[in-house]
Amino acid sequence: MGKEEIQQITRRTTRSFSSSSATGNEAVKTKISESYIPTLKDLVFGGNHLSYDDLLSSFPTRGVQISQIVHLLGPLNSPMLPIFIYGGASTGKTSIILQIFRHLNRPLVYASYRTCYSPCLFFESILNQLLLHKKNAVNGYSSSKRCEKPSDFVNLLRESLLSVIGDLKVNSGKLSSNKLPGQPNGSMVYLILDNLELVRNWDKSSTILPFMFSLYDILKMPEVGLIYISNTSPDTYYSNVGYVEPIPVYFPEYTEEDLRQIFLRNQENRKLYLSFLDVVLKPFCRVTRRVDELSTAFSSLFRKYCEPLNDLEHVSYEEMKRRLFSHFQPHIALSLNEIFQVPSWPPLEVESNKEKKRKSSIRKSGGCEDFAELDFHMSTSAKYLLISAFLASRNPATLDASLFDSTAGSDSHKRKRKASVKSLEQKEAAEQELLMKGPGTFPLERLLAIFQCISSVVEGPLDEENENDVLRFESGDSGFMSDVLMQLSSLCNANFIIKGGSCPLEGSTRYRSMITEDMALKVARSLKFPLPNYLYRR
Ligand SMILES: Nc1ncnc2c1ncn2[C@@H]1O[C@H](COP(=O)(O)OP(=O)(O)OP(=O)(O)O)[C@@H](O)[C@H]1O
Repeated sequence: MGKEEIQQITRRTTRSFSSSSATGNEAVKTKISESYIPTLKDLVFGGNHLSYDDLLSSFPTRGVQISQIVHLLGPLNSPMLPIFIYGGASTGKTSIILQIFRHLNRPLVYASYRTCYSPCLFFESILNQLLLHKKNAVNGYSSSKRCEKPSDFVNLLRESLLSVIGDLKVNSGKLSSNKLPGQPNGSMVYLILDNLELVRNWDKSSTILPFMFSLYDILKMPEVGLIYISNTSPDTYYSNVGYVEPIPVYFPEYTEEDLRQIFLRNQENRKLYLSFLDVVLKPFCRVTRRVDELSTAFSSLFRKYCEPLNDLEHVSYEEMKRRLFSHFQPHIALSLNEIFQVPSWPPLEVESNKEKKRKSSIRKSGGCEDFAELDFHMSTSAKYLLISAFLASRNPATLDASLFDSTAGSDSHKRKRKASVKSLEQKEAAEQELLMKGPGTFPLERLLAIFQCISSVVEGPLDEENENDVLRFESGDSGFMSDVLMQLSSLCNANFIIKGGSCPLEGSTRYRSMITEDMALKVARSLKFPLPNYLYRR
């Protein structure tokens, strides 16, 4: 199920609306949608009934999470504790919860902070759905209720929930005597609140999240089920403020094997698609494991992969694979560049209590636990760029020549000369000054020079991708340079590097690295790059 489909539910696109669209007559369409009166049926997902087996097979590798959630929701009409579903972007959280509701055919209200980006929009979206109110030209596209403050929202929410639950109870009574198709099951109503991690972007007063999490205690309505969805772990939200902590359900990031299963489902020619995945999955997984991004890239790449098929009818399977690959290979790098992305979400790992304690002590000591647990899915060159920026901010520019000479940092201990007391003092003073100033700024040229030097002194065998990058950089390949600039811009967007003002003398833009040493070391470790050898220390 795509995002559009999910959004359709939130918009409650009605059957009358969709049937009218077949006529192509806008006037008729508008009229019908305006005269449409929503009913309790609009509170369920709709569509054909989805069996449990079909639910499982629609989401390969998510059986554990599906059964956990179904178990937590409990049998029909049973009260539940709030649930907190979390995991990285595009790990299936939204689609799966909505399809579970399609399977159960229970009433739900879905609101996402991605589309409702202010408290007002969010509150009103929930109330509109509960009050079966549809915005249209007749009502001037206005909401059922105007609501900005949490206190107003609670009162209106309670009122509308009571009314809906009352109707659902009457409906359930009728249902048991006379089975009506499409009617919701049971008299519980579930509020699904998605993309909580986005609230912090606009809620500067930090009151909305605690308020959302205390809804269970405030409402005290056993007929209401609360389901929170977030990209970030529960650790990033609760701070012992006294509300019932929701039960966590973790959606781990997909492994390469998981993604193979996900992309293989629904494939007519599994053998052919498998040979395609054998070529693309590994390089793409290094850049992203987001199903949405991969599926966009794979759908066009697979068409390319299949192009020569007509001419290969009479060749052996192995020969066919070989020829398809050589035809297709040039397209992989292009497509990889298109989906380059830097994750900007904090840790998403199931943690033991010990781990939690460790993290809270890091937090107390002012450390940056987000970075400690960040998982990196960046291209190799982006990682080098990140390290280069870190070095440029950390080290004095005057030391670049000595640190990045032909022998590089790998044998820096050999280069140590006996320093005079005076030069030691000078170094100490320079370091003190550096610490006081925080990370320094640097021009683009310096970043690129460091990048070029460090990406050519990798320990151990270079992988093919990286080797090509370095060769292309050294030969001044302009396409590659634009890739590097694009990656720099992505790192800036993710706030790993920030653009400072331009230097009045040079007139060029200066940059500053914003990552901690821990994070830089982690990135370096993933590249087997000996970062400590390049750090300027006393
Ligand atoms: N296990 C899976 N099997 C099939 N499709 C999947 C699976 N996991 C994710 N998808 C697909 O990936 C796309 C993104 O999923 P979805 O929007 O549910 O992710 P999400 O975790 O809610 O992401 P976000 O945190 O960005 O909101 C959807 O089209 C979904 O159907």
